[in-house]
Amino acid sequence: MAEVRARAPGKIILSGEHAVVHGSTAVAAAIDLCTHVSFRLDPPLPPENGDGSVELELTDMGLVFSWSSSRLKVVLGDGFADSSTPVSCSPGRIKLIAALVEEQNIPEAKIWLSSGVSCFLYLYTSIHGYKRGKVVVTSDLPLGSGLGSSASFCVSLVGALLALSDAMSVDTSQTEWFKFSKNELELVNRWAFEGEKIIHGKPSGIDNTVSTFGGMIQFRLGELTHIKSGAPLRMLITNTKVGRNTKALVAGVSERASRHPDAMASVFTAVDFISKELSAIIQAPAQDDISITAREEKIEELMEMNQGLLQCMGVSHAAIETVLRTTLKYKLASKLTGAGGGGFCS
Ligand SMILES: Nc1ncnc2c1ncn2[C@@H]1O[C@H](COP(=O)(O)OP(=O)(O)O)[C@@H](O)[C@H]1O
Ligand SMILES: C[C@@](O)(CCOP(=O)(O)O)CC(=O)O
Ligand SMILES: [Mg+2]
Repeated sequence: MAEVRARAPGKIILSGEHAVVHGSTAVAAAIDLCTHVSFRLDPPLPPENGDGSVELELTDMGLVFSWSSSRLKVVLGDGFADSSTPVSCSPGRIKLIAALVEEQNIPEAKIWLSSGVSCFLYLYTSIHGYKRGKVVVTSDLPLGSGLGSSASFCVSLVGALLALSDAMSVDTSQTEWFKFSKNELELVNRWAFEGEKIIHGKPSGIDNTVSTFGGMIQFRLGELTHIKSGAPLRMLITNTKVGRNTKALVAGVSERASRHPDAMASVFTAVDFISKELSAIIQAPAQDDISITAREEKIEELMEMNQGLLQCMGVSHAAIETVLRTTLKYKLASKLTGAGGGGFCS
């Protein structure tokens, strides 16, 4: 028996959500709230005892899911990916996985968890086949609120699964946190992106990338640039507590872009300029109090402009507008963060 624990952070997007799906630059930073995964891989049972099961426990939700290895094998068949080569889940496989998830009778009030459970089954069976084992998940992050719980779920899950796979050699006897090498992180990121695809439909990859590598990043079309703030940057984040679903919001923006291609292309280009300018300002060294104030004013103005364009994309919400009006009374400009439609503002 071998056991590991992994954790990965959520994020805020300072500029460029949605537009980043359409090729614009975006800026994001990891936050101090994580998803935590523990994974125990059990040795094979003697043949007379059957072949065991794959279990997923979502502790915060009080839910446990279990599939016998033989059932998984009957439904999903023998073809496996190689854990060192991430592959996308085919439409056929996603249907079979969805049927396996449906058998678990997720309570109607928590049906939004189905995509996360499907994502789990895909990643687990792609990396470990039908070997028996148990995964336990807890999260500091509110789910479905724009702080990237889906990506941090994928990254921490993949980190734990890969740590006990042939693709990596992690010494499981050590009790200290183990840091993956750059190549290993890249592999984690690529698998996590495949997981995000199951949850989001068409992710840009920014959330899994910032969750994998941490810190602050500038991101465009899969290209990552690490950035460092020239002065401390403090953000207030507010939860509207209005639930929403990233997949539907991302699809809504794409539909608007296909109805108004030229207008929306201009909106995405404007966001690209805003993100690049924001990134440059964030990185510029601040010399004194006056330049710090000027810098903060520019950052606020750019975030306010980005919010206007997010409204144009159709992803704001009455609750978000209320937060913006309220923070403005205290001279704080803000914008939605993540997919919008509710969720958090920063
Ligand atoms: N800890 C978790 N356990 C199971 N599923 C999760 C977990 N965290 C996220 N998910 C999945 O991700 C979905 C939320 O992702 P999303 O709509 O992208 O919002 P966000 O990423 O901003 O939290 C949930 O509905 C669920 O399917
Ligand atoms: C809207 C988007 O830009 C960010 C979504 O973030 P979240 O899932 O709402 O935390 C989508 C993406 O980039 O994949
Ligand atoms: Mg998400």
